Amino acid sequence: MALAGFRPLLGFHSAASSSSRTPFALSSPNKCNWTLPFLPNSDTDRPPPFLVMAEVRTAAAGTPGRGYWRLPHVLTVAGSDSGAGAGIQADIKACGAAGVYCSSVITAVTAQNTIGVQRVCSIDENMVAEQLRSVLSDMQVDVVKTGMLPSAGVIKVLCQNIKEFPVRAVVVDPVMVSTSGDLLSGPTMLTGLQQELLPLADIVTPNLKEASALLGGISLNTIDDMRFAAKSIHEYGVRNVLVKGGDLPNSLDAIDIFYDGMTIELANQYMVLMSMKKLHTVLFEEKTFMSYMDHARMTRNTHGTGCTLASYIAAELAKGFSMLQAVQEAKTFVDSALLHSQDLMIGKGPQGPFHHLFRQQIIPSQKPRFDAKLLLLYAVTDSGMNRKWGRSISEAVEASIEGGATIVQLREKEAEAGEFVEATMECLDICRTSGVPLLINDRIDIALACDADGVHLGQTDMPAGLARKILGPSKIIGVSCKTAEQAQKVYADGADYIGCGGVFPTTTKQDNLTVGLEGLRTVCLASQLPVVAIGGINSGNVQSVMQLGLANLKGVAFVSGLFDKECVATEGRRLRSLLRDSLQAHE
Ligand SMILES: Cc1ncc(COP(=O)(O)OP(=O)(O)O)c(N)n1
Ligand SMILES: Cc1ncsc1CCOP(=O)(O)O
Ligand SMILES: [Mg+2]
Repeated sequence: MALAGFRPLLGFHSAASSSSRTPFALSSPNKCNWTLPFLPNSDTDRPPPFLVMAEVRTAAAGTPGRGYWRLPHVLTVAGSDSGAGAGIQADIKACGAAGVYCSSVITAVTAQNTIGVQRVCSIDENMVAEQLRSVLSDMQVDVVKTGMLPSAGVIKVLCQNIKEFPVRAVVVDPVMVSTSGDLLSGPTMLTGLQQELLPLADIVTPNLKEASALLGGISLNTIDDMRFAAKSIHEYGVRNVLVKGGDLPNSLDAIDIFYDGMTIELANQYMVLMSMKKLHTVLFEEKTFMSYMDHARMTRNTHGTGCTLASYIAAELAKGFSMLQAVQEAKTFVDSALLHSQDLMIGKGPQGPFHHLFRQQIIPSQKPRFDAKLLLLYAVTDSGMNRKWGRSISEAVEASIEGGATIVQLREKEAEAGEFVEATMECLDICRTSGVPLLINDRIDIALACDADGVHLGQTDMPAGLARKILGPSKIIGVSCKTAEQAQKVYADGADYIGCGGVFPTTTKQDNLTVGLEGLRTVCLASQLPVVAIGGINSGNVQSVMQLGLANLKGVAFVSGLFDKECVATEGRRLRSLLRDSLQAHE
């Protein structure tokens, strides 16, 4: 069958590939053979997600130098949960947390909350079919993830569309009973699931009740029962089975059994991932069972854990990771989300939701508001001027603080890393004693290594968003901006302030474009961040800058105006006085 719509992603190959390290080879029109030729025994096997996404960049025809790019894409086929703790809402949030695009086909609408499910309204199978065709025929879907499928008819149209529009993987979360115990799907769905959908699936993730239902209602009360269930469900033709033991009787730990039918030879090399990355080797019996011991989170906020585990697995598969890696990452994500949300209070009932986007969350109390007053007298060092006046960088910094500098930046373009670290450590001692923040120009590595108070970045340096991820919420990040667009971008990226210049011509920074007072005004009016002016500013013209009366112009950065002077402290006091007078004139 022609693989209409199959697209090698991230350099992966179709069935023809001979590469032994290809995480999968397409063996039949709608399934991916998830063989694991290389064992995920170290992070080096996992390309970082941003690299994974970057690799999907493809040059747009006729647009040299620019390229369109696409995100790994999961399509969730599930029900809507009005409380947003589970269902397509959870799927979309989980994929967002994984950095993956998520489209949705709604199979049912439920009225539910933290107390339970009050009403279910199934969507007609023809409407489900229309939604499936709309997405699968137009948008490049990598992985389909299924949740609530309320009828055999819905399963039928789903299988038809998966066959017509092949994807890289199918993840089935056999939603029949919600964690609150409410029945979500009719019994007729069971046959369709067992005989039509599971043979197309790459993994199925039943909880104990669902595993029991899939096996005709047998009772499952022990880990051995779970092993038996995993192996039995595997015989329906699904490639991998993850039986979730969150509600295993008399068990303090949530144990999941992952079964992939792997031969014993490879299996012995597998490690078992314990939650929070503790690794243990376990004895393997005649087939491969991997137990994921996971500390039971003493929390009410477990609604949606099943959906989320499955959709996070789908997201990781869409990024190109192996099945085992995807399962491990999903386990870790859910574990971390539950930990983060254990005291979250949403709703009055016993089944609360958890916070899927906890990683993006910078709780206001965590991220200190940047005090813009720090920008008033901004000292930026220059090794050439230090040499000219025969002073060390620490002497220059000490003198600038004595002269009233409110913030200091080490701008050492020629310094080798070793001498830069040494200078930074010396200056940090001085700055910490005086309570003056010390920022590092360009070099995030130096700032991180020395625990400096932040960095100042240029437009060609690391993007502020990435710097924020590396430095965390408490460090100060400033960015050079010459235009309104740049100012708006860095605000979105989470910067704390903007350096705008050169306001006047300067010889300190080579080939610098002068923006003038008007350019400074433009950036200040566009910026939602506080701004510090820089470039050719000194005691002779500082007041002309501050008298622009721009509300978010909070100070001036000086290099030669402060450091190309015989006495830095004296010059600093002069500049500080002029700045204060200017600000008072506008208060
Ligand atoms: C406060 C402040 N503003 C601008 C700069 C310019 O930094 P520099 O690294 O010299 O140039 P860009 O790389 O930012 O263009 C600064 N150092 N401080
Ligand atoms: C770093 C920088 N960014 C824009 S102009 C400039 C140099 C500022 O030096 P000076 O204050 O001596 O003009
Ligand atoms: Mg720079």
